[in-house]
Amino acid sequence: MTAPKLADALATAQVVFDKATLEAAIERMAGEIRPAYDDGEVPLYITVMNGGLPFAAQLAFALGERGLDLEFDYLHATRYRGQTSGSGLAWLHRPATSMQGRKVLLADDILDEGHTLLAVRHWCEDQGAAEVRIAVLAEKVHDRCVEGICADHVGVRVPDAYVFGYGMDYYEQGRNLPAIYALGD
Ligand SMILES: O=P(O)(O)OC[C@H]1O[C@H](OP(=O)(O)OP(=O)(O)O)[C@H](O)[C@@H]1O
Ligand SMILES: Nc1nc2[nH]cnc2c(=O)[nH]1
Repeated sequence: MTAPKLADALATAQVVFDKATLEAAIERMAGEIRPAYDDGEVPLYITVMNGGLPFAAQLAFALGERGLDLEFDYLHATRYRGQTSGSGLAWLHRPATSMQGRKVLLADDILDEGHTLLAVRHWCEDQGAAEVRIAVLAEKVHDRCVEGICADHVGVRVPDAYVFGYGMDYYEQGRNLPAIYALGD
């Protein structure tokens, strides 16, 4: 099946957050996160691929500017698989670095219904992480979020629509758009 065209989606989509607003939100988040690691321990910084990549990179630089070193690794768990609604979670890659006794900082693009980050957090805890902190660029505002998950650090709150850009895909397109868009009707 051919994917719907990004250009068609952009023709009716709304910009919900522009680049400058998102960059400012990430700087603010770094300022909030930095004090959590004042003890000198280097956190294990886990990017949740694919969508988390641009946000995680920018947040990492903002934390580096504030004097925080990070050890990088990544995981890929996907529930949407290039579609606009989620199904069962598939693990495509698990981090190679041991989490035993480590402070883990997860960076992802969006917390929507929460299934992905709930499963990821449980997995990190099962691996022996001493602490798991979650940073997301966007949190979607609705009442369908699963119990027992919330982000410790949130950049922006997005409306209850399918959003794309800034890491988030529209049928695997548009991840490198430097703004967050909401799909039109
Ligand atoms: O809160 P949830 O409803 O579980 O959705 C959030 C997850 O969905 C997206 O990943 P996706 O499955 O699209 O994988 P991708 O990052 O590879 O696009 C996003 O990156 C989050 O990880
Ligand atoms: N691209 C994208 N991925 C998601 N994963 C969960 N919700 C969303 C969303 O609104 N957009």
